[in-house]
Amino acid sequence: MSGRPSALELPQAPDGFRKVMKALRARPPLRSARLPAEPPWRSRFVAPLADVPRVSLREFGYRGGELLRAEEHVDDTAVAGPWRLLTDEGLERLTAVCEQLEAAAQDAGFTATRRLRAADLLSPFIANMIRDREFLLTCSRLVGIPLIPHPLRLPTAQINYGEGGGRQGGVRWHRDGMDYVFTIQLSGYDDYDGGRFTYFLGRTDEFPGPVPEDSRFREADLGERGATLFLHGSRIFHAVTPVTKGHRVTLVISLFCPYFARQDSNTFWHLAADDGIAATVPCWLRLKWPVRNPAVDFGLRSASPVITWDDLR
Ligand SMILES: O=C(O)CCC(=O)C(=O)O
Ligand SMILES: [Fe+2]
Repeated sequence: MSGRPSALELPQAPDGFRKVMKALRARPPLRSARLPAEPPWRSRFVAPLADVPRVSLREFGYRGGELLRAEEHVDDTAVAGPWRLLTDEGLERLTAVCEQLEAAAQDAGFTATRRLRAADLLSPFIANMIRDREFLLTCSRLVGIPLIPHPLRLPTAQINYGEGGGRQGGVRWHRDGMDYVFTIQLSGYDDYDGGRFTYFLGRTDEFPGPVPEDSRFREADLGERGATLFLHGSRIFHAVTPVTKGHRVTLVISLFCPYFARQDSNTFWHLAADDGIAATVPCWLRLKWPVRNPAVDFGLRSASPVITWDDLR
């Protein structure tokens, strides 16, 4: 082994009762930081979708009966990418926006990063980007299912800031509460050392913990600024190795399939551990309250354009 910190040395994120204790202490995301002006978002910042490497949930060991289905559609994408979601111009603007937002970032317990939750509540650029029809269609077509911003809203756009020297900037082994997670790299390997995104190529119930013997650990190739990775976050254990030098910035966007709303993987306590109980209750109702037409009703609840199965054709 080299002297470089390995993801296998990272502990696992807290669970169960420790989450409830965290929920009692957690604070809601910031709403009112005064921030400098931003450039406007434009639909042309979405790059055309080309061929993107893809690994299926079956290759991770999930059985056909465990995959979500609607009519002829199957939710089978585990990992897709890396690919470029934004054009150079879009990436440059988004990077500038996220640099500015760092002033509002807060320490995060379970990750070792500083982070900004609900970045779209502070940034019109990010709010418009994640609700742009071109953006959502591109993400939806990549994964093969209709996707809109998550109706829980608070966890839908999060910026992670990792720094070398003192602050570790790594992320412990965890799986996300979210099912459809897109991570955009706003810095690259030229900007920092460490900070390697690592995942376990296997079922979550086979995750062996951070043990060095297992050959199923994989490092994602995210060295290029703008590289974007899709991960079925709730079904894949992943971690980020500590940043030892420089500055690492990622934007993590969590989308939602209105047709699979009843199978959403979030739990109340996972969310409350991040944002506190009071802020989580209205989010939870938006997710769990019954709907008649999933695409239309969740579109309204997420303040999103409506994306249907027909839009994927
Ligand atoms: O910063 C990253 O690359 C991803 C961090 C992560 O897994 C998370 O925020 O859930
Ligand atoms: Fe994650």
